[in-house]
Amino acid sequence: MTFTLDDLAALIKSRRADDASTSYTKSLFDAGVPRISKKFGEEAFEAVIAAMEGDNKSLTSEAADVLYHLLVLLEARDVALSEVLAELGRRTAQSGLAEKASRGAAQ
Ligand SMILES: N=c1c2ncn([C@@H]3O[C@H](COP(=O)(O)OP(=O)(O)OP(=O)(O)O)[C@@H](O)[C@H]3O)c2ncn1[C@@H]1O[C@H](COP(=O)(O)O)[C@@H](O)[C@H]1O
Repeated sequence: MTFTLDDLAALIKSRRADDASTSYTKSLFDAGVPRISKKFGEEAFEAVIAAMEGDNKSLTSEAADVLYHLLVLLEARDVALSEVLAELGRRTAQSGLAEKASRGAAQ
């Protein structure tokens, strides 16, 4: 079975309502948006370093940290992953229309 971003977003959402003191995710929610934003920025920077060094193993690990912290940030701000995917879908539809229009103009 494949683990998806939807699965991770649901797990993160459930941790938000959880009182389990051992949850790292819950500790991020308790610390608040500025702390989560800072962690997200740090992880993104670490991913950039790994990419610049050509270290794909490290980039894979840092990319996982980036996605996890982004999903925590979205949840903390009450932005659903589906809203982000819908925005990406709109952009794809728009660029598809623009491509069709330019192909039509060239004919
Ligand atoms: N995907 C992740 C994930 N990726 C990274 N991390 C944590 O993010 C932190 C990364 O920060 P650092 O490397 O800077 O480590 P650190 O020095 O301990 O962190 P800070 O003290 O600076 O905050 C580590 O503590 C990692 O364990 C994650 N923690 C949790 N998850 C997922 O969230 C689920 C719930 O986790 P808990 O909330 O801990 O139960 C897990 O089952 C996973 O699926």
